[in-house]
Amino acid sequence: MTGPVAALALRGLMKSYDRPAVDRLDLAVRAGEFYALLGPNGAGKTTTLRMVAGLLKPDAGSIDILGIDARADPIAAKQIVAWVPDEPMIYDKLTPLEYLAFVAGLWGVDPSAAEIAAQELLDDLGLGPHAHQRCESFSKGMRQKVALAGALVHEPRLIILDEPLTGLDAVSARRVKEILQSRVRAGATVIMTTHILEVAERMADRIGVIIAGRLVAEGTLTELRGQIGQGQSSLEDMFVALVDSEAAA
Ligand SMILES: Nc1ncnc2c1ncn2[C@@H]1O[C@H](COP(=O)(O)OP(=O)(O)OP(=O)(O)O)[C@@H](O)[C@H]1O
Repeated sequence: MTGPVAALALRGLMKSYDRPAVDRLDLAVRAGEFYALLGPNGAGKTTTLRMVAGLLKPDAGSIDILGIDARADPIAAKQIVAWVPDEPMIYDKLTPLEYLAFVAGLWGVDPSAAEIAAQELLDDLGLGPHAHQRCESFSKGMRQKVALAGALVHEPRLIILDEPLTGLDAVSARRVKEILQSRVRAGATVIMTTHILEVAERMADRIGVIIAGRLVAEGTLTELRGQIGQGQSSLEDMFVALVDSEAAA
């Protein structure tokens, strides 16, 4: 009997530079889940996600996105994935509304539906008053929010975000979290890297920890406590214990 299709299934994923950055990584994220990917600096999180987003060629392994073999059919895979990098690029000479219309056009979204979605996203992210200003004058956080809106305007089924909350003020961070949670409630899957462990603790259905390119722990907070913590251990306590034990090994 086959189970439900995973939103993301990685098997034996491998990428080396002078040494392995992602080392035969196996990872499965269920459809409809909010998954937080944690790991110390240089653990291989961004490298993994860049391969999933089709921006970096793996040395070996497979990537399945909602049943699509992303290495064999990258275009079909990209159509259902949104990727928000930690340092996004947007077009400075465009206004947020023009940028979102452009991106929605690339995805083949109907222009009038795209305009409604764009306005709603910009309002939700507090960018409504700036919708007609060119992005060139925007702060880093404002650019980040425009990029996030661009990634969400085509209603992707798998949303992958690399450190989306870094650099956002508290109100904006709250709004981004609410938008992501509402996407999950609507059936999308979210995979997010973060160094803010309280965010993972509060928002994620399951948490995966990568160290040196390999998944070393995974589960709900309760499951992780069963594996590595005890009683009411915080995620921070467990994370530090894991990193220390891997360093000692
Ligand atoms: N283009 C590159 N050339 C050489 N080495 C690289 C390159 N990109 C990443 N690496 C190396 O691969 C390893 C994993 O890096 P990666 O950016 O995936 O880590 P990360 O888990 O995202 O870290 P952080 O939390 O600091 O963002 C690191 O050792 C890094 O130096």
